[in-house]
Amino acid sequence: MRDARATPLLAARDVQKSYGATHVLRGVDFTLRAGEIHALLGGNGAGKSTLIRILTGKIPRDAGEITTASHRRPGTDPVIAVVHQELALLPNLTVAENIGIVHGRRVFGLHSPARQAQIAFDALRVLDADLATRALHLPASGLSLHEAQIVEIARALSIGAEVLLLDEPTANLTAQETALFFGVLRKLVADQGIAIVFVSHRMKEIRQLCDRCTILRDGRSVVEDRSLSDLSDAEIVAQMGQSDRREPVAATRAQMSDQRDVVLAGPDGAEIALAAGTILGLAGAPTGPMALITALTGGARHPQWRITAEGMPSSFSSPGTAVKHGIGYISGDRAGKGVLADLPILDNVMAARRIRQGRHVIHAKELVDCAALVGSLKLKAASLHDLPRTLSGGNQQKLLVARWLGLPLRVLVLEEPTRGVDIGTKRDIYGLIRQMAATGAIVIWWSTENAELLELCDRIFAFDTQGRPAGDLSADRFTEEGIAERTGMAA
Ligand SMILES: Nc1ncnc2c1ncn2[C@@H]1O[C@H](COP(=O)(O)OP(=O)(O)OP(=O)(O)O)[C@@H](O)[C@H]1O
Repeated sequence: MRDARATPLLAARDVQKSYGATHVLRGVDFTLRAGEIHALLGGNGAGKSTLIRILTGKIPRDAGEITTASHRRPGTDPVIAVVHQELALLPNLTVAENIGIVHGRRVFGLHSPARQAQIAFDALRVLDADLATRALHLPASGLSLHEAQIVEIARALSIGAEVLLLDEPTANLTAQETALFFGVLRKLVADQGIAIVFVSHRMKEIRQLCDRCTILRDGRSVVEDRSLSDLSDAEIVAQMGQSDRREPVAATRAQMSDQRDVVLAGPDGAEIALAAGTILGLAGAPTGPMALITALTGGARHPQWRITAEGMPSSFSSPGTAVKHGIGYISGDRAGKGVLADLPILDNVMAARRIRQGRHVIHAKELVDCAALVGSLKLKAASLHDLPRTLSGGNQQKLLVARWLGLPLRVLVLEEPTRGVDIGTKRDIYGLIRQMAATGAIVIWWSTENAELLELCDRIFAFDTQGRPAGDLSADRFTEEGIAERTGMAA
C-alpha cells in the first residue's frame, strides 16, 4: 500500500537539459515512491529517455534538483538500475557469469565459479525458479528475450537495486512473454517494496501494470505523479499532445480477391496466395514469421519459403536484390536491421531510392525530397545532416518508414514496424500502410500485438509454437481467441 508520508526514493524538480541549441528538457518534475509502478509517458521525442539517463547519472543535467533516499540503507542513495530494450548481457558468458560479473570485489572469493553460481541462483530463483535451475550455466546468447530480461533484472536485484527503470521493456516480447513479465514485476513490487518506472507507448499495458503516471510533453512534465485511475485514455493522449483518431476499418478493408499475384510456398506444403493490395498479418512464435520474412527480404542463406510471381526470382540472393525487385522492409529492430548508424539522416531516408535507381551519389534534389518525406511523418530532427543517434527511438523508427514512402512496391514486409512509436504516429503509420496497399502493394505484417493485426489485416496467417505454418484464420475466428487457438499462444 502507498504511504503518503514515506519519503520518496527519488524526486526531481525543474530538471533541464539542452544539446547545443536543442532544449530537450525544459522543466521536469518527477516523484517516485517505494512500492509503486510509475508510468513515464509522452510522445516520441518528449524527453523520457533523456530524463532516465539523467536519473541514472549517465548524462549530467544543466539545471534542477534531484534528491534520492534509500529506504533499505537510510542515509545512502538507493541503487538505481536500468533495463533497456537493447539488452546488456554478454552473449558468450553464462547466465551465472553475467550476474556474477557485477559483483567484482564485493564478493569474497572473486572469480570462484561456485560462489558466482550461488549468487546468480539466489537472485534468479526469486523471479523464475525454473529458469534458475535450467539456465544457470548456459550462455546468455541462448536465452529468449524474455529470459534475458529476467536475467538483467536478477542482476540488478543481486546488487540491491531499489529502483528499476524499464525503458520500453515489452517492445520485443510476445503477448505471452509480456504477461509473464508483468507477473514477475508485480511480485517484485509486492514482496520487496522496490519501485519501478515503466516507459511504454501501449495504453493497454500501462493500464494493466501501472498505478501512477507522469506525462512529459515537449520536455515539460504536464502531468506529475497522478493516479492513473483519475485519467481516461483520451485525457492521457490529449495531455501528450496527440490524437488517437480511428478510421472505420471495414470501409477501408480491401475487397478480397482470388487473384494469385504472389504465391509463397513454405515448409510442410504450406501455400499463401496473395492478390495485389492484400494486407496479410503473420501471427505466432517468432521463428515461423521470421523464416518467411528473411526469405522475402533476401536475408536467408537457405530460404524455407519460395516465391512465385511474374518477373521475380524464386529467392533473393541478397537484400539489395530484393529491393531491386520491389520488396520493401521495415523492421522494429532498428539498430540491427534498419538504421545506418554512421550515415546522416538524409542518406538513411534516401537509401532504398538510391538502390532502386542504382545510384550511389547524392542528388541535389534529394534534400528537398527528403525534407518532404520527413515532414509528412512529423519526424523531429534538428538537421537532415545529423546522425540518426541524435533522434529519439520513435523518430528513428519513423526514419525507416520514410525510406519506403511513395516508392512503387510489390511487397512491403513489416516486422513490428510500430515498435517504440507513439500513439499518434502509430495511427499515421497505419494510414500510410493502408495507402500503400491501396496502390497495389501486398503488405506482409508480423506483429506480436494481436489487436493491431486484427484491426489492419485482410487476412491473418498463423504459425504454431514450433514455428510451423498453421494456416489462415477463418473469417469467423478473426478474433484474439481465434489467433490464440491457431498459434497455441494465450491471448
Ligand atoms: N545526443 C543528442 N544530440 C541532440 N539531440 C538529442 C540527443 N539525444 C536526444 N536528443 C533529442 O532530445 C529529444 C528527446 O529525446 P528522448 O530520446 O529523450 O525522447 P523520448 O521521449 O525518449 O522519445 P521516444 O518515445 O521516441 O523514445 C529528441 O528530440 C532528440 O532528438
